[in-house]
Amino acid sequence: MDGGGIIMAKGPDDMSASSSAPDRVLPLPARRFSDAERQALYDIIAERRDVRDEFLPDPVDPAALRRVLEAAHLAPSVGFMQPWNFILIRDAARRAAVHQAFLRANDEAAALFPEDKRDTYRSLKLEGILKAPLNIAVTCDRDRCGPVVLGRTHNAEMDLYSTVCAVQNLWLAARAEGLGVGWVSIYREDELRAVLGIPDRVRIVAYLCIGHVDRFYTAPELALKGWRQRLALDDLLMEDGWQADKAATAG
Ligand SMILES: Cc1cc2c(cc1C)N(C[C@H](O)[C@H](O)[C@H](O)COP(=O)(O)O)c1[nH]c(=O)[nH]c(=O)c1N2
Repeated sequence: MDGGGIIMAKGPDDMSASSSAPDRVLPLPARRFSDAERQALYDIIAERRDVRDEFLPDPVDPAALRRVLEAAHLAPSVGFMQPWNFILIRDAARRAAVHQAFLRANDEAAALFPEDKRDTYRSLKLEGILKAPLNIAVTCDRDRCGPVVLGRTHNAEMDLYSTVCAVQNLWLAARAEGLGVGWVSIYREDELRAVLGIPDRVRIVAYLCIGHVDRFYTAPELALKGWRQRLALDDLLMEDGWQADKAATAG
């Protein structure tokens, strides 16, 4: 990538690009997106789904995977820390070990739901670890920039939130490529860390199953299967401060 639209000017009359340290850095005029381009973005956001069971066995197209990972890597991050790594897991034995960790945690999770919800919980497919041809662990290296990071001093979790931004970019780009992504969070992190050889300072932010699909649900599977419905946006909007009455109705 080049300077990303940055004009590096040596002085008020010199607008030529320069590789030396700039005196001033100016943004370029904002690019306008057409109605169709804008709509495509909103469609991708609306039609992104968490995919668990629709994965086709075909290997993920390497060029599409690269574009998706590039999109993830363009995410914002606190202090431009870019704390993420993307661990691509194709090996069947490694995925089988992750799946075992899922099964153990899923039993623990199921036991915590009240009896009337437990059967429904058990009926839900909550991962595609073995069915998807590729799994990706997205990690956050908390030490990447040393102990003091611009923007993280008073809010220590900002590097984790930054990594989530990368996950969302990945998820949306994958949808644009016709790739399904499912996020699995039912595991004990230490078990996964051991399976993947991840050091203690590095957090596993997301474990993703990814693969080509030829169908997507039109709404969240959890909604279609009666687990929980989407809240009304208007019930979540607050003006100028916390509104306790609104919080009470959101459920
Ligand atoms: C942080 C996090 C963690 C998980 C999820 C999501 C996120 C953001 N989701 C997917 C989740 O159920 C899904 O996003 C919602 O139900 C909404 O559906 P769509 O993503 O819109 O299809 C998810 N799904 C699942 O089947 N097993 C899981 O362990 C998880 N874990």
